[in-house]
Amino acid sequence: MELVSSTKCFDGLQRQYRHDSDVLNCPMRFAVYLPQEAEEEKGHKYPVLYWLSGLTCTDENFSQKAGAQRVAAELGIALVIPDTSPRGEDVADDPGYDLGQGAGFYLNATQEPWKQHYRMYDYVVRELPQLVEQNFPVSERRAIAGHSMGGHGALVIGLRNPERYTSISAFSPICNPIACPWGEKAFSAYLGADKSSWEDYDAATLVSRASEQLPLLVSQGEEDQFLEEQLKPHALETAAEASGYPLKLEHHAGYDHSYYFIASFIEQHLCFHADYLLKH
Ligand SMILES: N[C@@H](CCC(=O)N[C@@H](CSC=O)C(=O)NCC(=O)O)C(=O)O
Repeated sequence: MELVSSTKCFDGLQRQYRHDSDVLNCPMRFAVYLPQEAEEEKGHKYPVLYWLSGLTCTDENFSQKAGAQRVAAELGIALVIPDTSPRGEDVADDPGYDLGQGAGFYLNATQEPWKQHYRMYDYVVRELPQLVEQNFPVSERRAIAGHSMGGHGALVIGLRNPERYTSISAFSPICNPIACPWGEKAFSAYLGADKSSWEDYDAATLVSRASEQLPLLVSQGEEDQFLEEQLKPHALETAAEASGYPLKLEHHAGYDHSYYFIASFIEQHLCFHADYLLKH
């Protein structure tokens, strides 16, 4: 693992690292924010919020725009922010912003030419936490959150792995990717034509199947330009109501799909996760 950058922020450290991912079969960059006490109190271990970003993002969008570090420092929570796909000249890509590099959809691809590298589900669930927990002063208490494509990733990964996370939250998530243009394009390419395999990555489907119910918060802006065509929060709400899953879905008047919305409510999301992450 190689340190790429290190910047003091609210008395803690915002850092970027590069490492060779065995799962993704390419070098990857990720960001970590560690509160100040990591330097001062030897032996202290922080719980971690994993943040999954959306289409076209790297680790830098959330790190630079969300304003999460102040609250993370106050609460004593570390942040880990992976990239949104494998990358590199040898990694398959597509000219569209919604497929290929920058658009990994947090799944394990089964189709050519994607399956050699596009395994973001395994990377986020297993490889990255193992690396982080071996190399940083963090505990195995994890929460997961994300935005848009990353909100889809957070919902899917949290719902499928309730034993690994304390809580799940999402801003403007793609709730029903098997029934929206972004999801249909990506899942056809990465998973193939057999739509039965798509359901394992569909939050609305997974909510109805969940055997264990983690605390789940979703925030959605009412002026989001992708709301009806791509995000479909009502599909998640309907599935949660039908199966008795305790979803807290909040609609916010006037907010769009941007990081201005995330910056406005990230404190609420961090405090929501802190309630569970810091419980022992
Ligand atoms: N056509 C747009 C789409 C890109 C976009 O809006 N990306 C969002 C996430 S959308 C769902 O996953 C984003 O987070 N962008 C980064 C940012 O810093 O705002 C385009 O290519 O511009």
